[in-house]
Amino acid sequence: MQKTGKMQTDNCLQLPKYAIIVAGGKGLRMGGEIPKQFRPISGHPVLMHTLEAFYRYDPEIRIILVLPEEHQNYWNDLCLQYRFTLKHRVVTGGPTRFHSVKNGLDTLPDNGLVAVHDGVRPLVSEKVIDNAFEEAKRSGAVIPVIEVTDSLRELTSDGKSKSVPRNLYRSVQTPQVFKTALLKEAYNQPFCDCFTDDASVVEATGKEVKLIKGNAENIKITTPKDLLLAEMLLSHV
Ligand SMILES: Nc1ccn([C@@H]2O[C@H](COP(=O)(O)OP(=O)(O)OP(=O)(O)O)[C@@H](O)[C@H]2O)c(=O)n1
Ligand SMILES: C[C@](O)(CO)[C@H](O)COP(=O)(O)O
Repeated sequence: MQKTGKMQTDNCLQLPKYAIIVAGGKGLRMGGEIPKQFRPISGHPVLMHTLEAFYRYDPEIRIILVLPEEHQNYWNDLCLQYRFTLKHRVVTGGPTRFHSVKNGLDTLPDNGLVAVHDGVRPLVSEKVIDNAFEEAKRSGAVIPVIEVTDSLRELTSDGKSKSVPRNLYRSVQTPQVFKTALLKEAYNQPFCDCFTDDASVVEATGKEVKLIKGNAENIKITTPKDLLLAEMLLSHV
């Protein structure tokens, strides 16, 4: 079979591409019996939409899916039920997102590029995934961000608040893409509560992170209203 231009270029550079899809959380803010990553939207569980987005971008990408130990049989049953056959390797999650990413990273070789993506962001665009991998080849550490549309206020120590210039802030998304060796080194640090994403782990080692434009629909399904919004957005793509 003839390969596409992009796949040929990547193969020439011998940079294998991996995606760690983190879905090891409990979904406490969403509530309900089944964690949000397994809940159906637009006819399929959230996670299947997310994995499909990465395969649409590149059918040769290697996917590591991080899941809670207690839901791995449930996921296998869902795959049978929905005849979901996209290739992926399951790894067991940890107590926080940091530990789940680290468990995924521990299974990867040092060469190549790795995207870390929240399983509960099924609406990531192919263009953002592509831009993030391309930029990571150059700069080594890339995150997608979008402008803030609300006004912002900072809570001050005197119990009051003050307006801050929103043009100085960005809202951060995933996939966050890195040279694998760089990310593995960063994840060797001890855990800190201040690590809210992969960029904050990398920055703590003194490395710079490059920003690229994200896509506004790429919401993180966090609360019940996000499920409704994601369902609506998925029916329009
Ligand atoms: N121990 C954890 C915690 C979170 N995640 C994943 O990280 C992503 C972003 O986390 P969040 O939206 O906070 O998910 P939960 O931790 O499940 O939600 P909550 O904080 O409401 O319990 C999710 O795909 C989630 O499954 C993970 O892999 N392992
Ligand atoms: C990684 C992330 O989605 C970037 O916005 C976000 O930091 C995850 O936060 P959460 O508290 O784990 O949902």
